[in-house]
Parts: sequence; C-alpha cells; structure tokens
Amino acid sequence: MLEVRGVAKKFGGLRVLTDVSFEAESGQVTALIGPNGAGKSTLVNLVSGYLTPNAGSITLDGKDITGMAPAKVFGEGVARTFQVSGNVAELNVFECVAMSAYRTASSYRGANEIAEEELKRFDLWQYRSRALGDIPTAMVRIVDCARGMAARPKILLLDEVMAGLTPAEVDIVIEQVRACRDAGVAIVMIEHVLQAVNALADRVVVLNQGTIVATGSMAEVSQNDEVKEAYLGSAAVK
Ligand SMILES: Nc1ncnc2c1ncn2[C@@H]1O[C@H](COP(=O)(O)OP(=O)(O)OP(=O)(O)O)[C@@H](O)[C@H]1O
Repeated sequence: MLEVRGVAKKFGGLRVLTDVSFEAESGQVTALIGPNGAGKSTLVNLVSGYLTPNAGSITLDGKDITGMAPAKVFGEGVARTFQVSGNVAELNVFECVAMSAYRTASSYRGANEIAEEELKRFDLWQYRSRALGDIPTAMVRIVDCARGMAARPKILLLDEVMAGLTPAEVDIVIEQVRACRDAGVAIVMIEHVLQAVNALADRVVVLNQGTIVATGSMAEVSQNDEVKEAYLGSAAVK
C-alpha cells in the first residue's frame, strides 16, 4: 500500500529526515511517535505532497507519488487532517464533509450522499447544520475523521487528532478511528497521546532526530533502548 523508501529532507543546512523507510498497510493503524522535533510532521507533509523530499521515494499501491502536488496526492487517495483544522470554521459540518467527497463523486448529489453516509457513520448527523467553529474540539476532530473518510481514501493521515482532548473524549475518537481502519483504510497517525497509541496501533514507528530508531508493536518498541533514551525524562514510554 504506502511505501516510503530512503526518504531524506533538509531545510537549508538542517537535516530533518535521513534515510527514512516504512510501510503502512490497508486496514491497519501505523502510529508515528517520537519526541518533539523528531520529524513526524515533516514526514506526513512529504507523504501528502506539502513538501518534496531531497532523496528517496514514496509509492502508493506501486505508483510513485514522490513530489506530486498536494491536490494530486489527494486525488490518488491520500487524505489528511491538520494539527490546526484549517480555515473552514464558517462552513457547516455537512459542507465540510461534502467538500472532500468530490474526490470520487462527480455530482453535487453524489457528494451529498457520501457526506450523509459519513455523518451517520460518525454519529454527526444531528450536528450537520452547525458551523465548525461552533462545536466542541472533540467534535471537530470527529468531523476531521469524517472529512477524511468522505474522500474514500486509500490512506488517512491523522496529525495529532487526540491533542487537547479529555481521556473520555479520546475514547470516543479512538472508536471513530477504529471505524476508519475497519473500513479498510490504511491509517497513519502521528500521536503523542499514549492512550490512543496503545488502543489503536498495529505497528509503531519511532522517529528520533530524523531517523527511525524502532519499528514494532508498542510492547516491542517500549523495550528498545534507543526509544527509552529518546524519551528519557519524559513519561511517554514507560
Ligand atoms: N519549514 C521548515 N523550515 C525549517 N525547519 C523546519 C521546517 N519545518 C520543520 N522544521 C524543523 O524540522 C524539525 C522537525 O520538525 P517536525 O515538525 O517535523 O517535528 P515533529 O516530530 O512533528 O515535532 P512535534 O511533535 O513537535 O510536532 C524541527 O527541528 C523543526 O524546527
């Protein structure tokens, strides 16, 4: 499905990613974790076309998407959320979700049907007329998931969707991410909230200072000395 091979990214003289390789599979959650500044957002920006790598390749179902523009990458089936939920606060929930349905829908009616289906899947139907800027943060995160799924993506990149939520809200969003995974989508999730990583990740990829230091189950990577060192002083890996 998604294959990232030997990817490197520099900003001027600053090497942010070096020789990064990982895969993400359909119907699985791959969690990207690592300390602040490790390069996680840069990696997601490379996969979604917002940045171009200096070396390496990114393929989706065998098709090379390296360096494609974001809209083209989206067209290929890569949907993403953003840490700050864009400038769509004035749109209502229905409009937000319908917008991304146009990746596959060829008519207004078709897009609206997809939006209705996703809003119902995510229990958001009753909020459809509310402005995005007017609903609680946890609900915005669920709308983000619904927007992503309305694109009928092959891969959904979730960038810290749990940030700032209460543990009870995290549980609700975990259920929604499971629904995305169970629909057969490859989920790649940058996440600092361990409650979510533990509950969702089939595979964990640990980045530190721009390189992958461990890959495996959460139990496996938690035992890795490089991972422990990367997190030294934080409670992130116990
Ligand atoms: N556009 C840019 N220009 C220059 N440096 C950048 C740019 N974007 C990111 N960086 C630097 O690249 C490094 C990795 O940043 P990145 O945001 O990818 O890390 P991260 O792992 O996502 O961190 P966080 O968990 O804090 O979001 C940091 O040192 C950051 O300052």
